[in-house]
Amino acid sequence: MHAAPPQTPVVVLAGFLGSGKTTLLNHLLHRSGGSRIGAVVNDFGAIEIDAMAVAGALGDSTVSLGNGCLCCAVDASELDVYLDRLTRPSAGIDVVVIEASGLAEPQELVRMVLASENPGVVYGGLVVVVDAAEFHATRARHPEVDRHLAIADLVVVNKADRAEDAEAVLALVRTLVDGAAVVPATYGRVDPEFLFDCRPAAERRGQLSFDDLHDEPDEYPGESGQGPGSGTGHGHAGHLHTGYDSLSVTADVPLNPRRLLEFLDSRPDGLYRIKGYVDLGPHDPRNRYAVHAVGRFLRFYPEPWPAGAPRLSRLVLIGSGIDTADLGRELEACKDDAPHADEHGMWGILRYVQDPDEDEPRPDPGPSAEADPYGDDSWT
Ligand SMILES: Nc1nc2c(ncn2[C@@H]2O[C@H](COP(=O)(O)OP(=O)(O)OP(=O)(O)O)[C@@H](O)[C@H]2O)c(=O)[nH]1
Repeated sequence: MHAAPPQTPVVVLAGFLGSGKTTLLNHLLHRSGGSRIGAVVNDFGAIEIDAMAVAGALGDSTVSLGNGCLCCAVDASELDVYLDRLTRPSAGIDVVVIEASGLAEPQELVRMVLASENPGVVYGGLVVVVDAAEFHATRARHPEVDRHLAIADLVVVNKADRAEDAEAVLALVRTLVDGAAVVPATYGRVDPEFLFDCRPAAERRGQLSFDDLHDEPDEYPGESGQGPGSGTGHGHAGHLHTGYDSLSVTADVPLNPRRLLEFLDSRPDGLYRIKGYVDLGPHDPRNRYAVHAVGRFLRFYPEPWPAGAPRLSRLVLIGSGIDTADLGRELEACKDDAPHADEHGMWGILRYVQDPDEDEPRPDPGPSAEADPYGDDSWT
């Protein structure tokens, strides 16, 4: 079994013209702590300004696509060139954000990222920004907004300050998404942790670090506070609270792969990210399995246990409106100290393991289409 290559999440940021994508991207650039963000923006109409604004914050990490609407003007191989450049280890970039033109069809971009042949690229989710103040009018003019919301992994309901009925818009958006986390925001201020691992510069590109989540220095004076996430017992000073909850779990008893997959397959709406690694005990004593879930996208990456590492499972779950106590209980029920592996117990898990020599995950022996939630041709 090959060790997982270091992978850089690639997030697609979409939303209608003026909804606040660039504002959100700039916010992320300034709030990402020691993490470096590589941005792909495209020049279309006012976008040159965007490119300059983003470039100013990024230095040389920005790649500007100068030929208009990203989804129709850029083919996958061209996007791959940019992704290769931004994800090579020497670039030192922790997350790539592709800001789609306000006119782009986001599912095409998502498909391009999922189809990337670069083993250093991992899909980081589709984030759709909506303008809460204009939501009803935008929907009336562009009914396709419903389609975009239906495939989003995270929806940022922006301009909450301008909307008269922000709560009603939030409630409506929640009826239009399919399992996505929905968070309100003003000036795109969402917690960057929602989108990627924020890590101190010295630890960039290292192993997933759970402690990073909770040990960040308070870099946001005046914006700290105890939000719903504090219900897990961790201090969250420094995070921007937009109603997210998180749960960290450590288990010294192996997890049963079937039960774990049942848990993951039925994960609740709003559970946006899961990261960490699990010990599957006798089902694969040599490897631990890194887990990466964003929205409905799920992958496992087997990697040999580091010499001397304690056999532990460690998971962090992040979402909006999730019941952390309930999730903790469900994960607890996945523990299994049976000494022997059950036959075919790993089948479900292996569906979500990407063979390093193949572009796509292994063929799905079961009925679930979860491995590629965007494979649904009804969007084309
Ligand atoms: N009042 C208010 N204005 C906002 C908010 N977020 C963004 N804006 C403003 O809305 C305008 C559009 O924001 P952008 O971030 O450029 O929007 P965009 O989605 O990148 O726009 P395009 O690139 O044209 O698609 C700017 O003038 C922002 O300052 C917000 O939460 N509240």
